[in-house]
Amino acid sequence: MPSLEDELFPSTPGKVKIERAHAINRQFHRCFASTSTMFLWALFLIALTASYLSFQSFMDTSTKYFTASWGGIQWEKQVRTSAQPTRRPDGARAGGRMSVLVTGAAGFVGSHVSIALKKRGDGVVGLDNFNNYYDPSLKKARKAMLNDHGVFVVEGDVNDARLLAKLFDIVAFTHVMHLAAQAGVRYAMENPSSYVHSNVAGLVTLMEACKSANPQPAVVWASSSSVYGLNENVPFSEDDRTDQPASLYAATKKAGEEITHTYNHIYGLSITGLRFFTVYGPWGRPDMAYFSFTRNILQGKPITVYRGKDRVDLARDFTYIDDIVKGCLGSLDTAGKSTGSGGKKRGPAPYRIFNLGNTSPVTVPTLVGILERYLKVKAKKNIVEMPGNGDVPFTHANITHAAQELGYKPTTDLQTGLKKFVRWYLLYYGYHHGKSVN
Ligand SMILES: O=C(O)[C@H]1O[C@H](OP(=O)(O)OP(=O)(O)OC[C@H]2O[C@@H](n3ccc(=O)[nH]c3=O)[C@H](O)[C@@H]2O)[C@H](O)[C@@H](O)[C@@H]1O
Repeated sequence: MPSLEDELFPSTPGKVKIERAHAINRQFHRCFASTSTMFLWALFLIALTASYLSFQSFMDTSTKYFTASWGGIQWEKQVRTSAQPTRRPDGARAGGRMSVLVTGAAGFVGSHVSIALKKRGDGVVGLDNFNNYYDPSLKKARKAMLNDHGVFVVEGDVNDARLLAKLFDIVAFTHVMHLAAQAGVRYAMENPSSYVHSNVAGLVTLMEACKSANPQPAVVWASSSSVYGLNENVPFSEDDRTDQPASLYAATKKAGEEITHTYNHIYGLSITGLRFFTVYGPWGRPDMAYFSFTRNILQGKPITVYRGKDRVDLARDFTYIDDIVKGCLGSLDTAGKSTGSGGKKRGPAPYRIFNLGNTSPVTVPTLVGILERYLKVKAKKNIVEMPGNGDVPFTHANITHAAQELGYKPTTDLQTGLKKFVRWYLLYYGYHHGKSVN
């Protein structure tokens, strides 16, 4: 029996080498066996994960395909029919017949412009993403109204290049009225990326689609009075500085003016930018002051009235929707053709910018006074100093250029316009809308 010593110090050193070699060999095999098992398991797991992921993506794609709100023979037929001008040739105006793609068609300005175009016989296809920046049910109600007027609204986003290409494939749009945007001056502090997404990225995607379309459409789009920012020349003229925006919203609209300029310069797109001045009226935007004041006054809730430095009242060149619609139609009628084809410029194309305002600013407290009179309710006012939220103290449009070139002539003062708005509001929501009834 080998002693402990023998075991530790064997007399034949070679023997131990062999034995050790065998042991190492066995261990190696065991180890190799377990590594290869592990390897096989790992392979199996990778394969399992990969097939799960591809199944997931297949499901995603098919779900997208089957639930996509656009596409299909019936859908294409609706687009074509809606785009068809209905005016008889003898009723055609100088500008000829139009097929207009209106983006933001379920929005405030978009719905009014679409209906006005359709009423006079132009073909209109609407596009809207129905986002929830404000109550989407109001947008759905506008869509129903558009439908009643024969305007089909495609549910989709201007960032969807495939959808845009499809639309231009189906219809040779003569014009694009681009009104889809992230609006609102103060909301830009809460959700800055939504402004970049819609007003910059979305605009570029749309411009790409327009420049590639054959024929290229003429583009009229909504810029904003906010581009004047800290400008102090009164009234604001298109020739004034616009490089001092006071909000990110204004900055994205100014960026839009520069972006559209490059598409005009490189690709020959006919571009008209419209600087809207605080547009209001029936079917308006619930986020705007005249609308939210009306709601709060009726509900007995307080309203916040901002005041400028040295207790100076803020003022806006409030512009009634019907006047804005006339300015939009005048812009489409006088747009002039894009000159490019196949993505190449063939000659210079028009690049225009117009103020569309009312030329008579009214202070915010005066606006509140008019609403109180029509609603027959006294407002509970919290007057606070204007916070540094992107607001500007006043706006005032010089509309000489628009008058000369578009025949633009606003005819509705704030009193008249608000009367129409309040009448609509009460019809739509009722006098007791949102009031708690005890
Ligand atoms: O002209 C424009 O380009 C812009 O007009 C409006 O922006 P804004 O003039 O700020 O319109 P409102 O939000 O309705 O505000 C009107 C006035 O009421 C004031 N206000 C607003 C909200 C509030 O709670 N209290 C208040 O005193 C604002 O400071 C402002 O002086 C629109 O919201 C923008 O989308 C548009 O681009």
